[in-house]
Amino acid sequence: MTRAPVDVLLRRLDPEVPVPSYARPGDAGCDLVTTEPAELAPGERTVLPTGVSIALPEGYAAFVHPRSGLAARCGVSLPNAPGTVDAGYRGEIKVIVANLDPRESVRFERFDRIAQLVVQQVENVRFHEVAELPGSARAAGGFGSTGGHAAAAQQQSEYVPVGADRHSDLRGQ
Ligand SMILES: O=c1ccn([C@H]2C[C@H](O)[C@@H](COP(=O)(O)OP(=O)(O)OP(=O)(O)O)O2)c(=O)[nH]1
Ligand SMILES: [Mg+2]
Repeated sequence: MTRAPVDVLLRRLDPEVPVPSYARPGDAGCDLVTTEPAELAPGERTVLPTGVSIALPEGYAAFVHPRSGLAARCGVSLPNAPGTVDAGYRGEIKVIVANLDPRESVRFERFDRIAQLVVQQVENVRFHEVAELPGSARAAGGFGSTGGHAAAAQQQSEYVPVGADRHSDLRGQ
């Protein structure tokens, strides 16, 4: 059963900008374009306008995610990924893009797709300060604690030394 879409008000700040839409049924993200052309040298970053602003319903947030094709082909990344668009934000959605390629510049033309927007329900919490937290199986383990060398290192101290095998967590050792 398909769920009814959530209605979100959108304002176009550029009369020619396309309204973001999902490329395929079931997609999580709809693409955002830049309304300004830009060229990024290797290692450079900039903030690009998308030409749209939205009013999300209360209890929702939108997240600006990278596009995997751009990352794989050109090394384009979003340093703050995923960028958070608060429900109360009425300004233009902007995308912080960085060119992580060490050698090649990357050029964006007007209306190139540079990121994707994922809208999600989010909880608001109330924090209750306590002196001790309830126990758990993981306790304070993190930062590679389930890997071999890192786990051993963590048992001895609270940090992983520089010399520890940095890939042991990838191999699940
Ligand atoms: O990729 C992004 C991230 C944020 N925003 C907008 C919407 C968001 O509601 C607002 C603030 O974002 P955030 O809280 O991440 O930035 P901040 O540095 O904490 O700024 P502020 O002090 O205004 O909250 O900026 C974007 O347009 N694109
Ligand atoms: Mg903030």
